[in-house]
Amino acid sequence: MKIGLISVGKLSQAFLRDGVAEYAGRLQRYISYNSHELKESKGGSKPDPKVIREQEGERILARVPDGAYLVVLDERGRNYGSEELAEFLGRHMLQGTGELVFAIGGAYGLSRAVKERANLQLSLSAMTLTHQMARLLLLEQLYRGFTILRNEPYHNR
Ligand SMILES: C[S@@+](CC[C@H](N)C(=O)[O-])C[C@H]1O[C@@H](n2cnc3c(N)ncnc32)[C@H](O)[C@@H]1O
Repeated sequence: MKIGLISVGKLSQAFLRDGVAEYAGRLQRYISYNSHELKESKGGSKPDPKVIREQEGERILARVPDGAYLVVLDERGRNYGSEELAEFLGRHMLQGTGELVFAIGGAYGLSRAVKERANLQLSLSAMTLTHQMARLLLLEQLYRGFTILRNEPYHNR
């Protein structure tokens, strides 16, 4: 199985860039992982959130391979505990999912079309995070998930 991450917007803050690089590196010890950063739409002097979501959504969907299992990150999505996320990852590996793709939206969130394509909407918290923070938290939880599956001490059960 491969894991992909599609995110809208740059990782502009150095402390988050360092954290994302750290956890992406850790994750790659367990699984093939790739990340695509997409340009955010600006929308001019009077940005229309719906138009921006739709433009960004088209770019996200163009990046999702056919047949991939798509998990979109959304504060209103399903809450998983870390062990549940580990089970989810384990299940997909066992059942032979080829590509598990995660998508993180931009400042105005994800379009309806992206949510409709999604196989799962996943929440990291009921609170709204910046897309950059969501990226770091997701990668840490994916890494944690693999350490749980391997019974390694990181999770300290
Ligand atoms: C600044 S947030 C967008 C907030 C937007 N107002 C909305 O309603 O979705 C940018 C992206 O970060 C991700 N995100 C932010 N908070 C999250 C959370 N608590 N759980 C999961 N994803 C989150 C989502 O993918 C979201 O599209």
